Amino acid sequence: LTDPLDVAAINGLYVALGYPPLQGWLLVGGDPCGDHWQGVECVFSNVTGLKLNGAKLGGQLGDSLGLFGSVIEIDLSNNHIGGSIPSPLPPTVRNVSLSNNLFTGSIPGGLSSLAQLLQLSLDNNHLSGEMPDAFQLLTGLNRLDLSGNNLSGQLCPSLGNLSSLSTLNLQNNRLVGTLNVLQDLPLQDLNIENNLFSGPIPAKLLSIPNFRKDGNPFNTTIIPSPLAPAPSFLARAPSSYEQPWKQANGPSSPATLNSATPRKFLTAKTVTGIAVGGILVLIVFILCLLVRCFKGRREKKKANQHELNTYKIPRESTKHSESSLPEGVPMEKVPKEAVMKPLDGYGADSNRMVVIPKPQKENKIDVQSIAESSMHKKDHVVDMTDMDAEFLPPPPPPFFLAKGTTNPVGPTRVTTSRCPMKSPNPSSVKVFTVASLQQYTNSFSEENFIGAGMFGSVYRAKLPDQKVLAVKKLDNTACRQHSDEEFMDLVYNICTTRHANIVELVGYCAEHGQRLLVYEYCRNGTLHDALHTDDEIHQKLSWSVRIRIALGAARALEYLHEVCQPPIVHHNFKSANLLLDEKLEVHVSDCGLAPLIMSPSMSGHLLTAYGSAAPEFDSGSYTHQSDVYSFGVVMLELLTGRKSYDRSRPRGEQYLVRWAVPKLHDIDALSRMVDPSLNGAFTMKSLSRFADIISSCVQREPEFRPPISEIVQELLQMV
Ligand SMILES: Nc1ncnc2c1ncn2[C@@H]1O[C@H](COP(=O)(O)OP(=O)(O)OP(=O)(O)O)[C@@H](O)[C@H]1O
Repeated sequence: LTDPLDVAAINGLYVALGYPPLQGWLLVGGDPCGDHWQGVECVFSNVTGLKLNGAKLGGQLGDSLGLFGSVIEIDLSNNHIGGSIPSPLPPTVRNVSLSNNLFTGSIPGGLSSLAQLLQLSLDNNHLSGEMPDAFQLLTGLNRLDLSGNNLSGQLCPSLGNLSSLSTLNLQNNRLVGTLNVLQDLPLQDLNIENNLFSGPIPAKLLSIPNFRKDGNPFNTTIIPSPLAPAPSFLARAPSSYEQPWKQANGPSSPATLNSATPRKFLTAKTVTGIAVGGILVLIVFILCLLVRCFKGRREKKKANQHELNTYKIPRESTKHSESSLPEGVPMEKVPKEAVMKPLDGYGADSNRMVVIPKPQKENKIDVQSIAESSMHKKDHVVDMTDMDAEFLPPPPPPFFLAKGTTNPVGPTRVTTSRCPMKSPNPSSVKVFTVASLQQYTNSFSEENFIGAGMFGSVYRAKLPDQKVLAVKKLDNTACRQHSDEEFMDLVYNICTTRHANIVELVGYCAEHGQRLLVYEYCRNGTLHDALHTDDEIHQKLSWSVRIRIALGAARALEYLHEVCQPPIVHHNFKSANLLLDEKLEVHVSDCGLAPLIMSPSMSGHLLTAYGSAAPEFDSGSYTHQSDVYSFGVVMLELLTGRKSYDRSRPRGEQYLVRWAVPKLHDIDALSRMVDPSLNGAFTMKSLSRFADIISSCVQREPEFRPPISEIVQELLQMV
């Protein structure tokens, strides 16, 4: 039988992971070694390895890992595990790989006790903060990978103790300072690309066989020291993305770091060189201005001839009108009348209601106060990077202001008297037992596992009448934070938000400490997957389908923001929360789950919304205008086919908003960044209007963003 301490440790881990479908694994007891639990390696009765690479795990690691007495290898890479990296890890561990997950927080100082550690890979997570000075005893460590995080600060002194280190990957972080501490290490591979390191580079490092150092502001205004003349490659021009960092870092920016260097090293020759260079740059700049003015005038004239007054924003270039699409490119026919199928209004379809026992709850539910309490909960502070900190999108396009005459209550809008919040008989939900859901999901089997998110795992459930539903099994972390009563409040809150474009809550289960939410099932998965991973559905996303999806999503937000009383803020609006049914109609998921998101242990997970979150997220403020920003990001994904944040792209292109927004006002650049899979099948006018909506949504100042009902009106006019 497996060592009881190891069993306790593995049970604890299973709970923290949200008990995903792993063969053999149990929440309590069991014999991991004897029964060959999936991914568990043993020597006799001791667990020595946990190897679950790419096993679709979500949840967190919890705090039981330190209980393992003999674990040598932990490989949990390529999953969706979030939360912080636990400390302590098993003291016996030699190889740890947690790469490509969603870990947040800082690198734990408890690493210092892992004296047997040989390899540590924490790359491609959302780790932040400074490195702990905890490497003193790790003299056996030969590979350390911390790349692709948001680590900041200087290299800690104890890195110098890693006397066996041959591979060090630190690329794609925000580390500053010099590399001096690395110079005596036996490194064979060193990658420090895309950080904020400043020079000079110690000469010894230049002899490392594989040394990659691009994308650091080594040059800036460093003045070569007479003792250590700067190598010639340091004279390269700073790349475009280095400039904002320098400003953002203020006094600690590399330029300032070196400002203490005595001026006497500026020789007369250097001064003359700088002066001549400066004059040349000035001449080139003036020439560019003249050319631009001339070009601008010509294009304005041309634009008038082409009656481009339909474009609501003056573009830098308008030479690509609709007629300028390449010949032979099929144009999608956009009928004058709306292509949307009429929606069934905002209220729930009363025929769709199931016979539903009211959840056992003694108090009468005051829906209004529930919603109010969830809305007024103090906003959390999220540890985000300074995404967009230095980014200022162009000024708002004028059309929302110019539309003063637009009736905010459009033709498809229903009166607030149909708002379900005010319905005398709030919607009901079905109560499921654990046993029935177990039966419908085939014991939450792997073949019914759909995916995992920050609250737990989602499974396909087939009811006896063949109806398919989606069951969201809330994991322990999500449950622990809330009492039974709060959970019931949440259920009521969700079930009273009913709209054709919001995923419907069919029922729930709260039994034996387990909590599950049962939703209608959306056959075509998420918009995120449709755009970025599922080629078959991607091909079906024609331009008009994309406009329809944007409209559906906007209508859902309009309902939450402007129809429900009090208004509801989604808090986690992103393409992964837009589900598509068999007709590719959009259904927004996770509506009403904001109280779960706002619990302290979950706030870090919001980083999964990386690239979709409004800048004010950084300061802990989140309003309906932040939802509008995220909506703009979804529209950008629809337009470009790119992810909101894509680590695999070159650094300047990783944040979609940063990369795309400056291009939205230039018709040439705009038509170049359209999703190539559309094969040009859209009209330039439609594309331009789509771009206008996006730029109004992703403005840095929340108060400049339009109310979502105006966006609905704009999109309605486009379909
Ligand atoms: N009603 C549903 N119908 C079909 N698939 C669903 C449904 N709800 C969720 N899914 C699938 O389950 C996966 C996990 O969903 P979940 O809402 O738990 O997480 P997420 O939205 O991906 O992430 P996060 O929790 O960070 O918002 C989704 O990616 C989606 O593919």
